[in-house]
Amino acid sequence: MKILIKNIGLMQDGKVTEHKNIAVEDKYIKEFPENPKEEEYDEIIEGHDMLAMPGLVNTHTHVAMTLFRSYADDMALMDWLQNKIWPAEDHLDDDIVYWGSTLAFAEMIRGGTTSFCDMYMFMDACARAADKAGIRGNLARGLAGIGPNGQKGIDENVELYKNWNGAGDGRFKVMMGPHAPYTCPPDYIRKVRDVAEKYDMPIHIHLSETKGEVENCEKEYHMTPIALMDSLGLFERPTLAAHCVHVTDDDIRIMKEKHVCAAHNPASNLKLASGIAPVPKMRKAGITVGIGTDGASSNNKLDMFAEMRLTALIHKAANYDPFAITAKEAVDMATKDGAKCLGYDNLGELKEGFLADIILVDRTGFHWKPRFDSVSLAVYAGNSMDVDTVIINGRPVMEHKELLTIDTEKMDAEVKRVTEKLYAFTKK
Ligand SMILES: N[C@@H](CCSC[C@H]1O[C@@H](n2cnc3c(=O)[nH]cnc32)[C@H](O)[C@@H]1O)C(=O)O
Ligand SMILES: [Zn+2]
Repeated sequence: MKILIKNIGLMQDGKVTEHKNIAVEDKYIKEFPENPKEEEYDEIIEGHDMLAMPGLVNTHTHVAMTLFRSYADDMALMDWLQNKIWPAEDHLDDDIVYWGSTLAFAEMIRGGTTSFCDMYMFMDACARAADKAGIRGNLARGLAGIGPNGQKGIDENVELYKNWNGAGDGRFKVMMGPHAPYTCPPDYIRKVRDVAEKYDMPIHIHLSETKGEVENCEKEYHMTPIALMDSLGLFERPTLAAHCVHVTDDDIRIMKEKHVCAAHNPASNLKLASGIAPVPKMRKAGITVGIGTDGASSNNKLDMFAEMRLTALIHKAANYDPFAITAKEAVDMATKDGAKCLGYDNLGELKEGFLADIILVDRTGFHWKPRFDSVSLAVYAGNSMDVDTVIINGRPVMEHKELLTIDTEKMDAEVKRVTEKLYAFTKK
């Protein structure tokens, strides 16, 4: 399929050039033609007053947790997990996760997110929902070595790999998802590492999220969570570490040396009172840092515009430095750096030959005036509801704010049904 996006503001390298054209062919950005012949295209999209940005990459999610949105708020991480979320997650099934995931994809695509990176359970259902929605994603089975399901989780992660890695016309990659050091003892991490190596899978893990996690780890193993994972050889695999809020200078050195990428989740870290990650320091050290929302129960949105804005704001105040994270850097983190976290070297920028994940942002709202700098406007003034059209892998999945791949009326009814099923246990 050949698509021409006409007369658009084109965001490249932190700058916007007006009145450009983008030619998409199959799943790639083909060129930026000066005088395109319209008859050569299957579809023409008029870009007047819109801004073309790379699709946003959400580097840390638990998509089906949309169904826990507003169920357990204003709690600290361990209390929230142990007393509210884990007991409720025992009641999930394939059907519930399918519709919870679909709800997440509707919200994500509506808000300009074109890629996600998930760690959860019933991942085949998540993958099927993602395939239907047309979104790009990295999938991992969340693994816990404490409790009875350690080996079962690993087997399911391998199954997921066999069934979905490279599927969906290349939209899906499968990672292994050891949940965290406090749920995965050293022997289990070694086992996960060996299986990941056998199948050449990257790793997605939560690391150094709270002070308590680091303190307990140091008490038990005399090492920080990052040093512990390094000593177990986990970082011999390409690793994406979510949070990294409480990291030492030594941790940062290890991460840089072992090419560990970080997923920064500012809203989740603020809401669970975990702290503020030293993102400017990690970036200065040369670590690739993407941005994520985490699950919708600790955010409670899946809104990468909100997350970009927070990233650009909180580090300025935390460091008394207005340059700590600039608007351009926030966009880079949410696009090309995020794409690197997901293992892509041809995604996250509007460049010839790159994968065609493109969002068109409507700039007619009051909050887009006056228009000195569209990059600044996108980060500080823009919002997810400004997104008008979304193309993923060269295929339109939303046009003029209408989702093309998800029947939202059916979804609403199914979400209502599975929510009742999920929460039946609270009425017993
Ligand atoms: N323990 C599960 C697998 C874990 S899936 C990923 C888990 O991460 C949990 N989770 C979500 N957000 C966070 C976070 O910020 N930190 C730690 N865990 C989280 C989520 O609720 C889910 O239980 C099993 O039965 O095998
Ligand atoms: Zn998480």
